[in-house]
Amino acid sequence: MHVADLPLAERFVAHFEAQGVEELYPPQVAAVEAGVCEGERVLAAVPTASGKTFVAQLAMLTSDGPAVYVVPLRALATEKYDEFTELPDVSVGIATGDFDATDEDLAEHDIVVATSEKVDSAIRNGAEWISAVDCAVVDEIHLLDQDGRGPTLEVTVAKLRRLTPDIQLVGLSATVGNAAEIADWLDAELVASDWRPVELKTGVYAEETAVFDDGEERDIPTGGDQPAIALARDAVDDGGQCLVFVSSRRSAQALAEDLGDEFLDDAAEVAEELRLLATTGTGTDLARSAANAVAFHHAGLSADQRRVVEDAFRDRELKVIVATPTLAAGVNVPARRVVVRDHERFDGEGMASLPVLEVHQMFGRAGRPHLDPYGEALLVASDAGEADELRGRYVGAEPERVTSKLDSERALRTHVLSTVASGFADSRAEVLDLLDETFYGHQRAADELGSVVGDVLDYLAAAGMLDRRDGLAATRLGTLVSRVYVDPVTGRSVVDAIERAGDLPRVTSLTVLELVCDTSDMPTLYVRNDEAGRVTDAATRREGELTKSVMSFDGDFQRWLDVFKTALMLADWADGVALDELAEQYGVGPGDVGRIAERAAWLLAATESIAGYIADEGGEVERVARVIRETREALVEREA
Ligand SMILES: Nc1ncnc2c1ncn2[C@@H]1O[C@H](COP(=O)(O)OP(=O)(O)OP(=O)(O)O)[C@@H](O)[C@H]1O
Repeated sequence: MHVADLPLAERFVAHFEAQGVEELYPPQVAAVEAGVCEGERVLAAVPTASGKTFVAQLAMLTSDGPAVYVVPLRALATEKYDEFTELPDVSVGIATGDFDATDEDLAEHDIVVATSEKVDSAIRNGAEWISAVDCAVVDEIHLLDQDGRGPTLEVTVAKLRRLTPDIQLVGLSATVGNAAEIADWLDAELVASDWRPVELKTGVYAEETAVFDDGEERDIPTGGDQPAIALARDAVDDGGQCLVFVSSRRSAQALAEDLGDEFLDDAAEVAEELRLLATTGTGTDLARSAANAVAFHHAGLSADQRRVVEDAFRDRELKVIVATPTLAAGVNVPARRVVVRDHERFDGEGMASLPVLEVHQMFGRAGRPHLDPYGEALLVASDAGEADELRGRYVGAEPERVTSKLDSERALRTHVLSTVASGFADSRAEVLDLLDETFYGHQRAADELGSVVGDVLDYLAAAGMLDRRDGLAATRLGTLVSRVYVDPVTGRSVVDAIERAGDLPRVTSLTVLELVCDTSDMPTLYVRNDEAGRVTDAATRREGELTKSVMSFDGDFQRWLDVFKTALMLADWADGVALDELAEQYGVGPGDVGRIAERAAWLLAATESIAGYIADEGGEVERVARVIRETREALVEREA
C-alpha cells in the first residue's frame, strides 16, 4: 500500500514522501484496513520504531475535527510537537507545563499535544477545546499500569468518552501480554504485530561470549575491562553506536568516565556545546566525556543538556550513551547495539528485577532504519548460570499483562472528587458508573471498588470537600481543589498550614516552601545519615519561620527532614544561589532543581488560589498569600 493511495490531501502525501515514507509498513497497512482513516478505533500494539506515529497521524489528519495526542512524559510531548508542526498547514498546540498556553489558545489548533494530566485538568476546568475534540490518540497506553499516571489516564479516557461518545480513540502500545484486553476496553480493533523495520537479534553476554536468540555465538574479548566497556568498544570499532543501560545516575557517570579513557572518536564540537551549558561539576564531566564521543544521560541533566546529547547521538557524532532507563521510555535514539548492563533496580526496599516489558523497550532501541543491517541487544550476565536465568526471564519471554492501578485510595481520592466536582456524578452510584467505564471496570468490576470509594467519600466529606446532605455535591473548597489539580489531602493540609502560618511572627519564603513541600504532591530530596545532624540544626535555627515545631515534633521526623531539606534548597534557589553551590550543598543536578522548582511554583500557585478561600478577618491570610506570590515569582524567574 502506497501513501498516495490513502485518503490524504496532496500536501500531506508530498510531505510524507519527502520524509521517505512511501510504502506503508505492514502494521500501518493493518491499521488502515482496520479503518483508522475512517474514524474507526484502533489499538496498535507493535514494537518500538515500527511506525506507530504515522498511524496516529493518519487518524488525526483524516478526523472531522480537532485531535488531541496524549503523551505520558513531557520530553515526549516536545518531540511529537516538533514532528507535527512540520505537517503543512496544520496548526499544532502543546500543553504540558502549568504556566503554558491558556485553554482559549488551545481551542485554535488542529492538533494539541498534551500530557494526560493536562487533559484531565482541562476536563476538570470545563475547557471548551477538550469537548470539541473528535479524535484522541493515546501514546504509550501500556503505561496504564503505572501508579499515579495510569489511573489518571484511564479516568481521563472514560471522561473523554462521556463528553464525546463517538470519539475516535487510537491507542499506541508496546507489545504487552494483554493488548486484546486493552483494545476491548476501548472498543477498538487490535493491530498486533512483531514486525520491525530492522531485524533485531537479542541475547545474553557472559564469559566473553555473546549468545543470540538465533543460535549465533560470538566471542567478544573483554581485554580485562568490564563487559559493558568491551561491548561498547566492539560496537564502535565495527562502525556502529551503542546505548548502555545502567540502573543509577552514579553508575551512568562512572561508566561514561571509564569509557572516556578509550579513544572512540573526536566530538570536539559537541563537547564545546556541552561545556557552554555546564553549570555544575556534573556538566563539566559530561563535556569532558563528550570530547571522546561518550555521554551519560539521566534525569539530573537539564533539558538542554539532554537534548544536545540526544541530537548528537542521532547525528552520529556521539558514539556511546550510558543511560538510566528513562531514555528507553519513548525518546527516539536508535543505536546498532543496546547493552543492558543492570537488570535490577532498587525499588525502595531492595533490588528487584526489571519488568520484561521495560527490558524489551530498551532492546527495541537497537537497530537504526536504513543504517544498520540489524540491531543487537545484549543483557550482561556475571556467569553462565546467570546467563541461563536471564535468557529464560527476558529473551523471547512474554511481556507482563497490564493491570489497572485505580484501586488505591490515593488515586480514587482525587478522581472521585473531580468526578463529582466536574459534574459527571451526583451520587455514589453514579461515581461507580463512571468508574465502571475505566480500564479497572473492564478488568474487574467497579463494584469491587465500593468499599474504597466509601472510605474516600467519608474522607472527602470530613475534609470539607463534599456535601452529602442531598446526593453528592462538591463544596467550594472541593471544587477549587479539583480545579487546581492537587491531591485532596494536599488541599486540606495547605488550608490548615496557611492558618497556622498566619499566626507566625515572621512569614518568609522558607515558611511557604516548607508548607508546599510537606504535601503528597511534592517529590522531596533525601537526607543521608551523615547530613541529618546538619539539617536538624538548620531547622532548629529557623524554627520561628516554620509552621511545625522542630523541638516538639509530632510524626515522622525523618520524612519531614527530607521535606525541610527540599524547602531549604528551594529557598536558596529562589534567593539567587548558583547551581554549582546547590549541587555541592544538596547533591542536586540542574535537572532536579528545574523539576522540583517547577513543581513547587505550581503548588504555590494552587496554594495561593486555595488561600483565597479561607476567611481572613485580621489580614493574616493575605500576608501569607503575599509571600506565596513573591516566592512563586522568584522561582519562576530563575531557570535551571
Ligand atoms: N512506511 C514507512 N516507510 C519508511 N519509513 C517510515 C515509515 N513509517 C515510519 N517510518 C519512519 O520510521 C521511524 C520510526 O517511526 P516512529 O517514530 O513512528 O516509530 P514508533 O513506532 O512511533 O516508535 P516509538 O516506539 O519510538 O514511539 C521514523 O523515522 C519514521 O519516519
